[in-house]
Amino acid sequence: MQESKSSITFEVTGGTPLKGEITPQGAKNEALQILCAVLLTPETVTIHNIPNIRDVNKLIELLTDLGVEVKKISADTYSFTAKHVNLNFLETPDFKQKAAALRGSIMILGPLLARFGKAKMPKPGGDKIGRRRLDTHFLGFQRLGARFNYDADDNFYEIDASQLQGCYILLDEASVTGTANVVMTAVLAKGKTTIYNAACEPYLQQLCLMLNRMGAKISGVGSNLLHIEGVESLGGTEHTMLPDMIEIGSFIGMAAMTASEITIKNARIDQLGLIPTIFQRLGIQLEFRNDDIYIPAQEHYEIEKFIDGSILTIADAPWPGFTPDLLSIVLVTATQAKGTVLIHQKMFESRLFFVDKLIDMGAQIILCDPHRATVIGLDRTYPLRAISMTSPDIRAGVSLLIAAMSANGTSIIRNAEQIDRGYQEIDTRLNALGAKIKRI
Ligand SMILES: CC(=O)N[C@H]1[C@@H](OP(=O)(O)OP(=O)(O)OC[C@H]2O[C@@H](n3ccc(=O)[nH]c3=O)[C@H](O)[C@@H]2O)O[C@H](CO)[C@@H](O)[C@@H]1O
Ligand SMILES: C=C(OP(=O)(O)O)C(=O)O
Repeated sequence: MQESKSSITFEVTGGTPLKGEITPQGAKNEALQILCAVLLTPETVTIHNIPNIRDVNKLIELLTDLGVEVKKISADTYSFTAKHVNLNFLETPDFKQKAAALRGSIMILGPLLARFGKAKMPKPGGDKIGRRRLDTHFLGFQRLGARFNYDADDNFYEIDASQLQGCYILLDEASVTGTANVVMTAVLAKGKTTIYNAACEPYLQQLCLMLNRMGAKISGVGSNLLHIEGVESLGGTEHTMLPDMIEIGSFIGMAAMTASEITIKNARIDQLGLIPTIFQRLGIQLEFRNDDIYIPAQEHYEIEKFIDGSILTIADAPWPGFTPDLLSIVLVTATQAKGTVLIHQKMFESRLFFVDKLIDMGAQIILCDPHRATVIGLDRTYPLRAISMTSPDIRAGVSLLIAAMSANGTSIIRNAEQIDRGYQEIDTRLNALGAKIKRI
């Protein structure tokens, strides 16, 4: 398992291009949903391509504490049998501390409610990137017949239901983890549930496909309108995680910024949505070779304009729009492009503040307001300067790592455990391509 030291620092010596092949890890956000779904059945679920990252390891530990029998079959394959689930663990201080340590733990609620009629959770953790409300989750549970109680003093959410009844639910917003929670509850509710305004990221498509293999009856997978016919019980299955699309996007941006020649292996290009297109709009050349993405070493890349000649805007939106988790990476990549781009982070209000570090490094960025930043690319007229900085969140962390790898000199990135939350052994894997990252 990835080391869990409380304060990890990366010392990054920049200026050397990378060369070679890299295989993306299994998808973090898919893994968090899929792992919670094992609680829906007493039978064994075997999962392949599980990323060895902090958030996933923490969730596996939480499942073990809940009484799930966890067997490690190989480096990235585990089996999970939730035959004897110990709900008393939910009452312990240990649960409160562990469940609050990551965002993904919120998705144990739906399966526990569906199978055992009750569940509770402290306010979950995850990135501090602005308000992260949970209304969609609880409004959905309530529509299905659950009672909801929030203890504001203790920051504890509780739900219970004697009977879950399928119904029509128009979700408050297309929340990723919210949709996963409501789907995992509705599969075992009585009768039919229709969920409109459902999120439909590949993470959710994978979850629904796995639930169907377990015996659930979900149709409309991949759209924002899901029809679910409740079943009595679910059985075991096998599942393989998709490659992590956010890691793939991060590698594309990294290759461009460091003028590196990289091949990203087995990228499941068919599942990447707009991700390749957005990087191409920054002027980055991509070649699709079967299922690999080849990125040639590019000294210059030029940001496109809109057809009417106006400045390109890149904004996030629920799937199939562009994922908010790659906007920080697009932003840092644009700092060495030729041209100008407006980055508009619509979903989160505190995710762009890390640009002050890029500005310290010499990047030309105007933070217009908490949601928008204009980047005026340097076109490599001069490299970024190495500095000492602290990573505020997982994606800003990787963006700072990319900036440091392109900079002249040696940078320090403190709080690099943020990066370890979502990127498997990133130092070892990038050093194998020629990067100079020391974990200290
Ligand atoms: C563990 C996990 O899977 N985390 C992902 C999940 O978080 P998570 O499921 O927590 O995020 P949500 O989809 O609930 O919402 C994220 C933010 O976007 C806002 N919002 C959401 C939907 C919408 O239509 N309009 C809107 O403005 C919400 O109010 C919230 O502030 O989805 C986010 C949005 O893709 C990603 O950044 C996170 O990496
Ligand atoms: C915001 C993210 O993660 P989380 O929801 O787990 O905090 C992310 O993966 O970019």
